[in-house]
Parts: sequence; structure tokens; C-alpha cells
Amino acid sequence: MRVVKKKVLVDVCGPVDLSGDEGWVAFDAPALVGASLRFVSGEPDGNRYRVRYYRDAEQQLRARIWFGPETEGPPGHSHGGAMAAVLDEVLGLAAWAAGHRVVVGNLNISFRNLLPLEEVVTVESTVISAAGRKVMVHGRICLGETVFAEAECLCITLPGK
Ligand SMILES: CCCCCCCCCCCCCC(=O)SCCNC(=O)CCNC(=O)[C@H](O)C(C)(C)COP(=O)(O)OP(=O)(O)OC[C@H]1O[C@@H](n2cnc3c(N)ncnc32)[C@H](O)[C@@H]1OP(=O)(O)O
Repeated sequence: MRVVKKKVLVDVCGPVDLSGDEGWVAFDAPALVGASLRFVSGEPDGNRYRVRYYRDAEQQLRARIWFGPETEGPPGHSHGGAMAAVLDEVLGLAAWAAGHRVVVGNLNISFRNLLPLEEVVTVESTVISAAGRKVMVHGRICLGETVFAEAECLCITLPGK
């Protein structure tokens, strides 16, 4: 019987620059929502995502995110679900940062360009409206003029919270 040993791939990725634009102020997500957001932002030195949050001059939430080798989908590029997870977290968090205690009810994403791995990109978010329990947040993952994914996110406030 042939025994094939499981191969363990260990990528060693060096430090990445997640610094913000001029005028951005660091934003402490765990201080606002607790430490539960481990899937996307829980491993600041890991090989999945590395994330740093900011508010821009208009107080909108921004994120600098590095998509590491463990987010791979199409060869050499990010999995669409990896981009979706980022948009879920950042756009939901944007509603929290604007004072709404929400979960994401609907997330509608268009994937516009393949996102190369080990790229540092920006996630922009804008709170569009808040009416009753519904908070609409728009956002996109981009680098310069290139948009990798854009999303409309309907957040619903949690009753009784
Ligand atoms: C628990 C503590 C959480 C702490 C989190 C901290 C970190 C968070 C950081 C954030 C980052 C992480 C982010 C994440 O990862 S959040 C994780 C991913 N999201 C979820 O798992 C959410 C699961 N879904 C739910 O919990 C419920 O369905 C919610 C709460 C959303 C609504 O169920 P609920 O029974 O409460 O309300 P309702 O059904 O009476 O609806 C109320 C209104 O909303 C409208 N509507 C509802 N759904 C949709 C929809 N899909 N499209 C269009 N509309 C929708 C509905 O028509 C109605 O409108 P109207 O008829 O009044 O006009």
C-alpha cells in the first residue's frame, strides 16, 4: 500500500505596509464590537488577511487589507468568497462605526477584476442611509483606479440591543 504523507505548505510572508492615507485616523474595531471578528482581522501576522482600520476625514470607515496566499481562489488570485468576507466585515463594521448595532441582512457583490494575491488594497465604505431598522452601506475593494469588487450592503439593526 502506498502511503502519501500530507504535505504541509508553509508560506513565509514578510511584513506588509498597511499604513493609511494622509488624514486617516486609526480605528480600533475590537474596542467597538469586541474581539469576535477573527476570521478576517484576527491574524495580523498571518497568511490569510492582514487588516488595519481607519476613519477618513469624512469619518467614513476605511481598511487597508493584504490578501495573503491563504485567500487563493483562481491561481494567484483571491477567492471571491475571500473578497465577500472582507466586504461583509468592513461594511457591517462601517454601520457600527456610524452608531448602528447591526448584522448584515443582504450583501450584493459585483466582482469586477481578479485580485492578485499579496496585494495591499483599500476597502472604501460609505453609509448611504439609515431608516427604521435598515442601514444601507456601499463599498468597494480597490487599488488606485482599479476596482476589484463593489458591494451594496443592507444592514439590519438588532432589536432590543
Ligand atoms: C448578536 C450580537 C452581534 C454583535 C456583532 C458584533 C460585530 C459586528 C460587526 C459587523 C461585521 C460582521 C457582519 C456579519 O458578518 S453579520 C453575519 C452575517 N449576517 C447574519 O448572519 C444575519 C442573519 N440574519 C438575521 O439575523 C436576520 O435575518 C436579520 C436580523 C437580518 C433580520 O431578521 P429580523 O427578524 O430581526 O427582522 P425582519 O425579518 O423582521 O426584517 C426587518 C426588516 O428588514 C428587512 N430585511 C431583513 N432581511 C432582509 C434581507 N435579507 N433583504 C432585504 N430586506 C431584509 C425586512 O424585509 C424588514 O423590512 P420591513 O418589512 O420592516 O420594511
